[in-house]
Amino acid sequence: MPPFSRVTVIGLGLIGSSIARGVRAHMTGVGLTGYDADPQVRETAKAIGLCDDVADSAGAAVTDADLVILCVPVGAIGDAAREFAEDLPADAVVSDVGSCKESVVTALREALPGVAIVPAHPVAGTERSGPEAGFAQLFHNRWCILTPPADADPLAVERVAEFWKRLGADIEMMEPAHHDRVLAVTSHLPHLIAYTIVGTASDLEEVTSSEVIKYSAGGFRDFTRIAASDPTMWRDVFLSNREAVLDMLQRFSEDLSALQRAIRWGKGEELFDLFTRTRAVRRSVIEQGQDDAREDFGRAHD
Ligand SMILES: NC(=O)C1=CN([C@@H]2O[C@H](COP(=O)(O)OP(=O)(O)OC[C@H]3O[C@@H](n4cnc5c(N)ncnc54)[C@H](O)[C@@H]3O)[C@@H](O)[C@H]2O)C=CC1
Ligand SMILES: O=C(O)C(=O)Cc1ccc(O)cc1
Repeated sequence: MPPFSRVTVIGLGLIGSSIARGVRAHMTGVGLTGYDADPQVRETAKAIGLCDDVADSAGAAVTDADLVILCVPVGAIGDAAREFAEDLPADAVVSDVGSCKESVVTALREALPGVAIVPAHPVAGTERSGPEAGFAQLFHNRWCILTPPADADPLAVERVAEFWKRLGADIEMMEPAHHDRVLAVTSHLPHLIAYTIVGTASDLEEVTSSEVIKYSAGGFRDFTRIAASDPTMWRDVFLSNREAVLDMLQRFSEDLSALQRAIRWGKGEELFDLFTRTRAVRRSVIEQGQDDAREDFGRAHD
């Protein structure tokens, strides 16, 4: 039996619509209601039959839910939760999918006092946005990190874990602050670097934009994919995970300066040693063997 029988998804973009599709594909019989603040998104969701019902308000969307998942940008989570707080059934569990967790846990606890909250972060996504960008396999063989508060109801945590397992994910538990430091270096900093390098290339006056497109060899092309990620979502991530990102950025800047010095003074051995070490990291990532549905989907849609 699925762990929840009436699921409400608030925010029907890439992640919300992927969850909705995943529920349809993997949890037969589970009732699915959706809501999005953008009327255009609601219309699209209705047109493509994403949910059994698309409500016209957040309150109406949650009235009979036993699981509510917030799939909105992290900066909007508190307001989105307040919108339905009064209409939430007493026994409902509330979760989210935000890319950083400390600020989200605080916002949810403030907005929903006394509610069973089990924050989650599926570490799976693409650079695309909106209800048509989602797909049911997005979470297959990808991590979903749960960051429940110390006083969380163990049964609620177990049910949310089971929900994500049924969507195909592997579960990991973390403290919110640890999650934010790990993701700052593995996800947030890489996005910041991609935004910077693509911005720098397009600002270079002696390189025309047509040359940037024409000579986008492998590496730069990969950066342009990441730098195409949603501006609202990523603005919120950097503002919400400010301390950890600034800390990692400081480390990164120091390492970059060391590389700069090695290049300036012709220290080939230093460069070679670093590149050898990083090549081994790539091998470990591949050997870890998580199928990358995002890459498969991305290639099919490029
Ligand atoms: N895009 C990605 O690859 C991943 C994103 N996440 C997290 O998932 C969340 C959603 O991201 P995406 O689905 O990519 O974004 P998206 O831009 O595709 O969808 C977000 C949706 O939320 C709606 N929304 C905004 N404020 C709202 C509010 N107050 N009430 C109701 N709806 C509201 C927007 O209209 C939009 O349709 C973010 O918190 C993000 O950090 C997590 C893992 C991967
Ligand atoms: O598209 C990519 O390369 C991603 O890294 C997707 C992604 C974005 C944000 C997350 O919190 C998790 C995954």
